[in-house]
Amino acid sequence: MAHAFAGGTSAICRCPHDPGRAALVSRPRHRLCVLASSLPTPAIEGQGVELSVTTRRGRVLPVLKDCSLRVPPGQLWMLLGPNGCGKSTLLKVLAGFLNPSSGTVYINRPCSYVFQNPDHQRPIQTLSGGQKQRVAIAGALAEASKMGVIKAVRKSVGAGGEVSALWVTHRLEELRYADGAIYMEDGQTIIQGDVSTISKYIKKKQARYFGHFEL
Ligand SMILES: Nc1ncnc2c1ncn2[C@@H]1O[C@H](COP(=O)(O)OP(=O)(O)OP(=O)(O)O)[C@@H](O)[C@H]1O
Repeated sequence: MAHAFAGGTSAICRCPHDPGRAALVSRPRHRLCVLASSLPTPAIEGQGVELSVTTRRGRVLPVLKDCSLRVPPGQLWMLLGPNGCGKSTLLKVLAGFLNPSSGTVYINRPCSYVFQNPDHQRPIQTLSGGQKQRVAIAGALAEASKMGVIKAVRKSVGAGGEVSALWVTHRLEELRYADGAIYMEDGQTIIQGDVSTISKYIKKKQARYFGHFEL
């Protein structure tokens, strides 16, 4: 079963890792979204994803310079990195909300995206009274326990291998719920691997950073 919603000029080709899978590949400045796979692995994959935006003054700003990642099915992976390194933008590209300037994206459908700011998530005026009430309760629960939310995601991911998730966070303590993690810096994915490796990598970087200051 494949779902694709691409427009513009994209090329259908074979996944380089797995010739049995079809994918859409972007060409610079052409629209890409997509994916579809008849085979179970991976759930989410990006290769050489780049995205530039043009500012109001006409300056071309590279936001994603070279991002590659691979999330196996039925797993919860976390995406970490300093403020402004491009985590949210990469997620939007993976979810099909933004079109990369180049690179390839593979996602097993269906795919959903939870915005950091819930105001961006739902056209609230279209919900019924009962639905609004449920949203309010969910919001209250989420506020009451941020760790409760990650635990709930962990539970649904572990429930049968059909759900996979990529979770953006700044909180190293959340890594204990993850199957693996990806670290980004300055628009690039720097390292991807098991939680202990990535955690050590980040802590080493932080230690080096704070070592510059005499505290
Ligand atoms: N449409 C846009 N126009 C101009 N700059 C943009 C645009 N979209 C993203 N950026 C810039 O790209 C960079 C990456 O933004 P992004 O929100 O993806 O970072 P992030 O890693 O999610 O940050 P944070 O952890 O602070 O939420 C930022 O410097 C941001 O200002």
